[in-house]
Amino acid sequence: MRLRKRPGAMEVLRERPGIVPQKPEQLRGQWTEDKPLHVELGTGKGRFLARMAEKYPSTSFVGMEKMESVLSYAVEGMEQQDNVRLVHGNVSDLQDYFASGEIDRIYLNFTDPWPKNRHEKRRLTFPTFLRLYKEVLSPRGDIHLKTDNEDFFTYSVEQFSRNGYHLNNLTLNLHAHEPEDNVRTEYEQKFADRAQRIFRVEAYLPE
Ligand SMILES: C[S@@+](CC[C@H](N)C(=O)[O-])C[C@H]1O[C@@H](n2cnc3c(N)ncnc32)[C@H](O)[C@@H]1O
Repeated sequence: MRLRKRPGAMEVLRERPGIVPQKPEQLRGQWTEDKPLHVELGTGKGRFLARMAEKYPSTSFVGMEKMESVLSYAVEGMEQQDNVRLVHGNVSDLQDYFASGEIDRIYLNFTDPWPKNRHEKRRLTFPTFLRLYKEVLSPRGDIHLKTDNEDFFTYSVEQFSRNGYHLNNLTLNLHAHEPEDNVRTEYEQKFADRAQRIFRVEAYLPE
């Protein structure tokens, strides 16, 4: 997401500690007492997370985003709800914020495809990330991935398979028969408006 640095973004984050905890590392292992924990990595402006939190009040949602300017827009578009929070952080530091087995579901929605081979390590389905996810996912946890980028999709499916994940509900055109419970992200809506295909898959670790 290309976005100019937004003056005052950090202040926007600081003004809403109920949504953006000031010391998220201190919540490691304690994000929720009894609700399932679902985390969106690279949450962007937070449309998906806000709608999911509203739709599923019995699930606790956390969105992680590395760019404070982007996150400040997410904060502004979010109502104070006790089941949604945002973390200003990098996915590579995931274990600083989440304990082993703490996350029940990871959402990877339209994460940057990094098409150049020399940038492969930055893709959020590169093996080092898939190993990180194994650490923080609960035994029945899974990853739901959506993208508009066919090459990134093929790459991700391959990496999931090579790294011990099993696949479920793979579709090459999500919007052809869009499930009623599909919640569109900001990017997904943009691509849908241009009639672009959306790819989706679920990945989980066998018990
Ligand atoms: C293309 S946008 C998609 C946003 C949103 N998920 C959607 O579907 O509308 C990807 C977002 O992921 C964030 N991102 C990319 N790599 C990240 C990382 N390593 N850690 C945290 N956020 C990251 C970017 O800053 C950007 O806001």
